[in-house]
Amino acid sequence: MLLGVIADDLTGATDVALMLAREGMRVVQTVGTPASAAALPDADAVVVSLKSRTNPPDEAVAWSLASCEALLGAGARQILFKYCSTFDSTDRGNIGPVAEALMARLGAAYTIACPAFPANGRSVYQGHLFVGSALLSDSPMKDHPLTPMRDANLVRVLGRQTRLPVGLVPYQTVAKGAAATRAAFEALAKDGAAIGVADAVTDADLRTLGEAFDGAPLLTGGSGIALGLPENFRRAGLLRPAAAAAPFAAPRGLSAVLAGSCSAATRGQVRDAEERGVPAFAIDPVALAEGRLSAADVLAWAKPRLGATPVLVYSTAEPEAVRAIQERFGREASGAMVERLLGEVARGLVEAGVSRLVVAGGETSGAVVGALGVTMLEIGPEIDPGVPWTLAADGHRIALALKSGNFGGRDFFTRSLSMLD
Ligand SMILES: Nc1ncnc2c1ncn2[C@@H]1O[C@H](COP(=O)(O)OP(=O)(O)OP(=O)(O)O)[C@@H](O)[C@H]1O
Ligand SMILES: O=C(O)[C@@H](O)C(=O)CO
Repeated sequence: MLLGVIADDLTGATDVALMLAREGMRVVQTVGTPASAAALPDADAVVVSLKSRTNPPDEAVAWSLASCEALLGAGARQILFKYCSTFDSTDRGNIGPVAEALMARLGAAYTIACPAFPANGRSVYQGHLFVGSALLSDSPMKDHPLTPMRDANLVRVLGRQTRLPVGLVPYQTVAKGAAATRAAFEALAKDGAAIGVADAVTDADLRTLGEAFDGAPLLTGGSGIALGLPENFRRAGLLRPAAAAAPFAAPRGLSAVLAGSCSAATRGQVRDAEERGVPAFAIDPVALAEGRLSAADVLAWAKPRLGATPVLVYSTAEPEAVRAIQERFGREASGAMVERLLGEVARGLVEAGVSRLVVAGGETSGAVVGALGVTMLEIGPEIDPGVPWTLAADGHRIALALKSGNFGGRDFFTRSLSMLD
């Protein structure tokens, strides 16, 4: 293995796995903290997907360190900590604490923090994160149910999460190329700043950053920061030419869509599927909390409708509705309650013959994949930037499209499924 990746959520893991596969690496994604190095498959890159983004920082650190140990044990020469392109985190973490712990374990004098992902509209300029043309703090991320992002200045945001000094490697330096960029990180480290937030606006900038970190023990960032890494290994003669990809063979069977993301893109995708006549069930979190709604009720609605078209089950709601639920039942408790339900519904649907499943939302995907007991994924064709089809690679007969909340075109649900026909 050349590269070991630790991702803080499942759809983020799939996103970075797709990035590496597109750049010519043989990639396998595993689910959960690996028991040991022996539990990891043979590949150029292994992406370990955790569900650690919103957990208590101690837990996120422990899982990330255990994953790092397994990846190093399996031969990884470099570690990438992958988090969200919108830097989803709270003042407690978990980006800062995990980066800090991995730096200590790997003896890294400095590392990079860069969530830029231009193909999905995320860019970093003068340390400020933009979503499209809006600052992060003016984007729909300000209303995220679990990690509302209300400050776009990443030096400041990260500074609140770590005891390590945080500096900036600005665009003007990155534009000068990999050598100047590496020198800027070294200079920052000499001045005491251990983590450098790096500007990147285009894929070319990300490739420069990747080259600047050739041979470095640790990088942190969104999937974009992985763009230039395969080339480092290729240049060193370490990357075998990729074999022609086998055709993606999704198992025949019924299809369904489960949406637990309340992000702006998912809200549009739910509306689009409804407008196209996809039978849809809206979960009422109040009924769920009061015991008037269970997975059995949802399955009783869904099973007779499974057939030529998919069914859609969603808890997706507008920000005001989400806020009202959270005020009543608590932010974490409402999230956990909805995730548990969608996990149970997924299990019931698969038992009823669903073998093609689209899931919207990182936490939701973690809950669904956990409930299904899927432990390993093979990366298939790209549906939209950052979202591939995947196949369970552990004996389960299921194809999964695990979509980050804010990714994908408006017709994502129906288009992704029709790609398989
Ligand atoms: N109607 C609702 N009211 C309150 N919470 C909800 C509701 N619907 C979903 N949730 C919770 O909101 C959270 C959404 O997080 P999730 O990671 O699945 O989506 P996302 O953040 O949009 O996607 P990503 O992490 O990929 O960007 C989950 O914990 C989910 O259970
Ligand atoms: O980086 C992103 O935006 C996604 O891969 C993600 O992590 C969303 O949960």
